[in-house]
Amino acid sequence: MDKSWLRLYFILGSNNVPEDTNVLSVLEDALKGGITLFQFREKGIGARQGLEKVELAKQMQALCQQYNVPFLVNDDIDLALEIGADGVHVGQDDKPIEEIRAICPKNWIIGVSATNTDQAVTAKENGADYIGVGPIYATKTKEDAKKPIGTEGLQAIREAVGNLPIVTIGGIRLGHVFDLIHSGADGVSVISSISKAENPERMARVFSEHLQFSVR
Ligand SMILES: Cc1ncc(COP(=O)(O)OP(=O)(O)O)c(N)n1
Ligand SMILES: Cc1ncsc1CCOP(=O)(O)O
Ligand SMILES: [Mg+2]
Repeated sequence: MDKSWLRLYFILGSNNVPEDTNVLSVLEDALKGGITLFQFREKGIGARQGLEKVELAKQMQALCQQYNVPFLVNDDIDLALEIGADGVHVGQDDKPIEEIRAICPKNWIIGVSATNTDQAVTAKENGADYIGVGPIYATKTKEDAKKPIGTEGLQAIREAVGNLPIVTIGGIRLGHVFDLIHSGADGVSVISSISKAENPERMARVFSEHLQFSVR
């Protein structure tokens, strides 16, 4: 995969936006602001299910296609196959990568979560296109998030996996970007920093600018 897609990776579901805010307009704002990859993550309290989930996924996919941004699905391989997504992101408790490769299109992007060096090395050996490393910092967005690993944890994982593409996740704010890139990240993935920003488009644009000035 093209590593530069990981630079500003936005993740969103319908329960990640403030009340009375349209989730599709938040995604469109983020696309206008310059996000480079998108993950549809519809889970947790109040998440849409069944046909409503499929419908939302299709609407988000159409927006991403309009802006030429690859569209990945979190966890739900069947949904990703059904709508022709560009790939999936799976965690340690989700479907194993070998089983996904056996049934998915050849060019699918498959990302795997890693919280420690063992998980990261195993994901690399199993053919992950990238790893999502974190949580780096504390987050309120994911209830069952593991303990934050900090930039030290990230550095150890970078050393263990060589040049495997790494995107960081968990509690990431603008002020963290420089440290993360200099600790080995190829990019940052964020939910609330953009989805709950007063102006998601401007926030995405400023993240993008910070990333440009943080080249390793
Ligand atoms: C880019 C990225 N990295 C990590 C995760 C977390 O995946 P997982 O551990 O499976 O947890 P859920 O997101 O499924 O709750 C991610 N989604 N994206
Ligand atoms: C999905 C996920 N996986 C590890 S932390 C996290 C939540 C990230 O959300 P935020 O960017 O709002 O901290
Ligand atoms: Mg998962």
